[in-house]
Amino acid sequence: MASEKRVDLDGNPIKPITICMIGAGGFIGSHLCEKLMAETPHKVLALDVYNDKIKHLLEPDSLPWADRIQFHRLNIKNDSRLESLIRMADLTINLAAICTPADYNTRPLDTIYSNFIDAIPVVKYCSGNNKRLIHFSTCEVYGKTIGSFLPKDSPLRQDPAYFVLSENLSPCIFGPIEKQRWSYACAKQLIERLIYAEGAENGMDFTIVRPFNWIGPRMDFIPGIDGPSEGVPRVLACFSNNLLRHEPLKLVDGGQSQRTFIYIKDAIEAVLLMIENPARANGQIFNVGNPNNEVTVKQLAEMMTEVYAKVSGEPSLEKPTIDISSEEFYGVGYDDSDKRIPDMTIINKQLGWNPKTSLWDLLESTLTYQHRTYAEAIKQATAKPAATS
Ligand SMILES: NC(=O)c1ccc[n+]([C@@H]2O[C@H](COP(=O)([O-])OP(=O)(O)OC[C@H]3O[C@@H](n4cnc5c(N)ncnc54)[C@H](O)[C@@H]3O)[C@@H](O)[C@H]2O)c1
Ligand SMILES: O=C(O)[C@H]1O[C@H](OP(=O)(O)OP(=O)(O)OC[C@H]2O[C@@H](n3ccc(=O)[nH]c3=O)[C@H](O)[C@@H]2O)[C@H](O)[C@@H](O)[C@@H]1O
Repeated sequence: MASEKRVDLDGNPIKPITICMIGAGGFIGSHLCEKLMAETPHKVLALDVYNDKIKHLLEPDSLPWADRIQFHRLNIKNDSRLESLIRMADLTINLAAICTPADYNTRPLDTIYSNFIDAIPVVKYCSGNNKRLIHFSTCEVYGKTIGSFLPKDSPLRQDPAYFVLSENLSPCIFGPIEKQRWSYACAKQLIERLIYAEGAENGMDFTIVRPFNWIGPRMDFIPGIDGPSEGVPRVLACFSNNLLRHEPLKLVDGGQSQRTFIYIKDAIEAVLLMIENPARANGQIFNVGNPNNEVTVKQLAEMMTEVYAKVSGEPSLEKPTIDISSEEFYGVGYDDSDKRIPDMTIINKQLGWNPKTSLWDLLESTLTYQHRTYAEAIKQATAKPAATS
């Protein structure tokens, strides 16, 4: 555990604080709780409707950090304990959201309420009680790149000015309202603007995080195993599910969209720097991603197939991928971000942070985890009952 000698980036000793973490039971929250328990002296009030992904941190009582983490099962939509928990803490981190694209066009109301309306009290309680807020937004607020509107053969498409996404320069470009995919991005943009305005008009201390496709163990669920059979998680879990079940990976509209993927453990290092260096992080919006790990979704599928064959020892399918239209996969109203490269200038300057892990390495450790965690359960779930004579 952390010694008393931990110092911030300016050489000042770091004082232990209490953090109210909303959405602590999710993918990012579970990794952040793990890091805070293992490497710092901070206390966490962990709020969520679920705690399966942090159970290993809550039980048994003999864990070395048992007195530093407390789980509160609550829904922030309708629980009067929220304000007092925010008041008890020095810092609030809000991770709660509906954040799976399959929901944006099929459950747009829930998406907008979750990402905007439900976050408003959190912002108000922080502002009203002079508490610092780290709010999780998304790289989706950038929407599409300027370059995507240029003619296909335009040489400007190669110019980073037309595609690199920069916190203080890039516009937010969404599709039309009937493309309900953008309900999430638009709600996140509006809550960012509200937080920014609380900072500007009322002096609230805030940091906004824009994650760029953070991936790793415990992300989402495997349909039919620890989530609904018909559920559609984010791409890492979709492709993991296909690989575990020996099915071809489905490439939406041919898998031509591009993403930069970052290992969750690298990204968590950046969040810890924000937590422990408020003077450098307050008032900032930070891209957190890995610009070196860019692939098309098709390339991601090919790499995952190769890595999975290596870690599972099982040969890959002769035809490992299959194309599917976005309408068939996600339904009406889906649309997509074409390309996402984060500008890293601000986070680099303020926090001196850089991602470390290559795409191959992060997929190797993540798919090893997926195989160990799920392969047996999938085998049992898909085993046919023995034929009766
Ligand atoms: N994972 C990524 O790469 C990524 C990328 C961009 C943005 N984000 C943002 O980061 C945040 C966390 O993402 P994640 O990947 O950990 O998602 P997640 O779905 O795993 O975690 C969100 C958690 O919030 C909880 N929650 C939702 N609504 C709640 C409510 N009303 N009351 C209490 N708890 C509630 C959920 O139960 C869940 O455990 C989200 O705001 C998301 O939009 C994540
Ligand atoms: O992770 C992020 O930074 C943000 O982006 C994600 O959005 P997106 O990257 O589009 O979602 P994924 O499900 O990870 O899909 C990535 C790409 O893979 C494609 N895909 C997905 C699943 C699949 O089985 N096949 C497939 O081709 C999608 O169409 C999309 O082009 C989600 O909106 C959020 O979790 C988050 O805000």
